[in-house]
Amino acid sequence: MSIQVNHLTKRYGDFTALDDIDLAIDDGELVALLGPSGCGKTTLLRSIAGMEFADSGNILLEGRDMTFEPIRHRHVGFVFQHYALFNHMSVFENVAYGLRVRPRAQRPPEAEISRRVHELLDLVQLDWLAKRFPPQLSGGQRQRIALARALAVEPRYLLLDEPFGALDASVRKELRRWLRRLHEELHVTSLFVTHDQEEAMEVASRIVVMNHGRIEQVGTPEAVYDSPATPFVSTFIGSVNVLHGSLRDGHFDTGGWQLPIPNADLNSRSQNAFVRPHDIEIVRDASTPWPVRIRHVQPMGSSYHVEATPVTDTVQGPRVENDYLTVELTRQTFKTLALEVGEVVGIRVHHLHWFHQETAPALD
Ligand SMILES: Nc1ncnc2c1ncn2[C@@H]1O[C@H](COP(=O)(O)OP(=O)(O)OP(=O)(O)O)[C@@H](O)[C@H]1O
Repeated sequence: MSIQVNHLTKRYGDFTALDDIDLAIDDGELVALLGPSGCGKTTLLRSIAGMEFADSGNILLEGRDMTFEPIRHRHVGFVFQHYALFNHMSVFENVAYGLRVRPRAQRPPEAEISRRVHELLDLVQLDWLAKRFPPQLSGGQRQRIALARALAVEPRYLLLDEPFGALDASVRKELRRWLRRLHEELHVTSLFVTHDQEEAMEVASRIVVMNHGRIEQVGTPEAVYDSPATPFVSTFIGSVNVLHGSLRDGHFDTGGWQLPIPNADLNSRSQNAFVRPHDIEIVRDASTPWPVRIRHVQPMGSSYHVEATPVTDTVQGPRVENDYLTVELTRQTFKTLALEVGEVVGIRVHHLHWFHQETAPALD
């Protein structure tokens, strides 16, 4: 069941929460809405659900214009960050709720309700908790019940607003994998809001990156990471080093350092280049064109993060944001290099990307 959003704009007074949003989601996709706090993710989700109404633009569900249809006509299941289970009802009754409140003519018989609730509780692997009450469950269990409850009415669209936001890190990780597997089984078109890029990368088949009420990029996790469309996406998804300088004769020139850029035949005005920490190699050769001094080493478990300050005899020196580069090394490489804080080594930059200043929005 597809979702199509066309030119959707939503204002609160003179504040624009959604600014001309265009988005198409295919039948059976699992898509993440990702962005910083206040960028409009929840407003977009609630607009699709029919809990908010936009000022202009329209929303098509399965090709039908539903822009002004109430929530009950949209066949959506909704899961909120804060469980929203009924504490005075058992788990069984919570899941059965959506079926019981249907008009009499559409309400399944009791035996059918019971069968369906147990099937859903099996699906979320919590049938053994059917008789308990929500306060007797862990946060992770409550969210799985909330999901079973949303699925009970067989929604065509599943909308999840930070479903794991209130849970601790290890439970979140487990539930992410679980949500992905569940989706592989059910294929309900699903849209979930998160401000956690790792969560979006791990769960979603496509990510919608939002900022200031606008969509900055829509793409697979790989595409938004490897080919960010804007400076904002570069810095928001994964970590990145920002270098200030300009493109000149196939090089990126940043105050004394000329970093080669393959296939760059453009000369351009002053701008930024972005380098991922794992796209920098450290070599034990301080005579490379780009010497750096190791200033801090942070063990991260499977990798090491090394902070290195450019060493230069030019007046200005390389213009690196924060005055240091972060380099990510595998544990093995770090051990082989045996780096010491304070020593001078060389770097090689294997990949960088940049944006034409004329078209790229400013960095926040
Ligand atoms: N009812 C409202 N009245 C006025 N402003 C609102 C209202 N609802 C949302 N906003 C504003 O619209 C902007 C977008 O809100 P929204 O909840 O969609 O952001 P979000 O990206 O989901 O943020 P978060 O991750 O913090 O939940 C925010 O600046 C918010 O303050």
